[in-house]
Amino acid sequence: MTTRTLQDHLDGWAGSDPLRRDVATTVLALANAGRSLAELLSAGPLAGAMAQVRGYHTDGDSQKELDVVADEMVRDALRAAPVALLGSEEMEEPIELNPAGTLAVAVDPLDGSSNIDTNLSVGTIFTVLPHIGADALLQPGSQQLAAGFLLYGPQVALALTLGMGTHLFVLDRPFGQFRLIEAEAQVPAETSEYAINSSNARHWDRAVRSYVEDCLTGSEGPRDRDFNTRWVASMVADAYRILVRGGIYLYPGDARRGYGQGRLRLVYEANPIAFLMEQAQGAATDGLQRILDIVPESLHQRVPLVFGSRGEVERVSRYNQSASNMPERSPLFGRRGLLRA
Ligand SMILES: O=P(O)(O)OC[C@H]1O[C@](O)(COP(=O)(O)O)[C@@H](O)[C@@H]1O
Ligand SMILES: [Mg+2]
Ligand SMILES: [Mg+2]
Repeated sequence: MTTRTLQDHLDGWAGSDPLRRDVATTVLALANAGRSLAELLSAGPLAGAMAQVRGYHTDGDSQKELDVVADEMVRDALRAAPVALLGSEEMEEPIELNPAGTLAVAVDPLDGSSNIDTNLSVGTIFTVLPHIGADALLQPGSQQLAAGFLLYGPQVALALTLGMGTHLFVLDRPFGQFRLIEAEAQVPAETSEYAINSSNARHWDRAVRSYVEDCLTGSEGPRDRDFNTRWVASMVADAYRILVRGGIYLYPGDARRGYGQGRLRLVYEANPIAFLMEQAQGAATDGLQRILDIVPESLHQRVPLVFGSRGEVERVSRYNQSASNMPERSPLFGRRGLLRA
């Protein structure tokens, strides 16, 4: 199959508009970094001990060798792009790159770090914002000019939005080019597949517990149909599956120390995913509020995240709004439900 290349797609979208041309150059630079990173990942342990812990972020998250290598690759690729400010999960503070640049970029250079040495999919997430000054990365997600992620799986894929739909590309390795495989990704409004790390069930609040309990009781519960669980522990892989066939992903806040706002970062994880989902007719909230409306207070701020099929995301919001929106629990599962606090 020979279809449109990413370069052609971006050129067609940008035309002679200067800001769009800058966005196109930047997205291409990120795609090139992803191509190199995919090459490195495909060598696995032959490329070195990539899962080795190198250090820790200030909030205690570990930083692995590949996190650092991916961060350097993205930074190097963006040096020639019109990017004035770059923020990264792997850098405490944003750095200035190109003083004449019109754009600000934030990245999660490697999403799914716990999967590095397991030969499962990992990825790179990015957001592109207008450079409006030193606080450019603290604009709400609704201001994003472009966002997306690269997924390093059996296929090297790119999910991209430029604010006019969500497009999926796959790397045509022999040609070194990303090619369009889906011009208008559509997340079905309804789904019977959910993704959450259930090992945290005892720490969840009532709304999340009720939502998952309703899925678990399946055709014998208030949902009247059976649900299926999927959890890759690489958000990009869960997000790609949801873009392809629907589903819901939840990483809520929970009662563990340091997890009150969940695990995901607003600026370079939740915002790009939310933009992609909305542009594919899906939805993304913090359990209640639209992610893209939240004004970030800091680059590494965490946010509870629920995204995917609109009907399910809205159901979670209804449960969070009021307990009266939750269906009656079946006595079969006891007063406190199947998942006990
Ligand atoms: O290990 P947990 O708590 O299930 O968390 C898994 C989640 O954390 C993440 O790995 C966070 O991203 P990083 O790997 O960039 O830190 C998500 O990709 C994934 O969905
Ligand atoms: Mg991540
Ligand atoms: Mg990361």
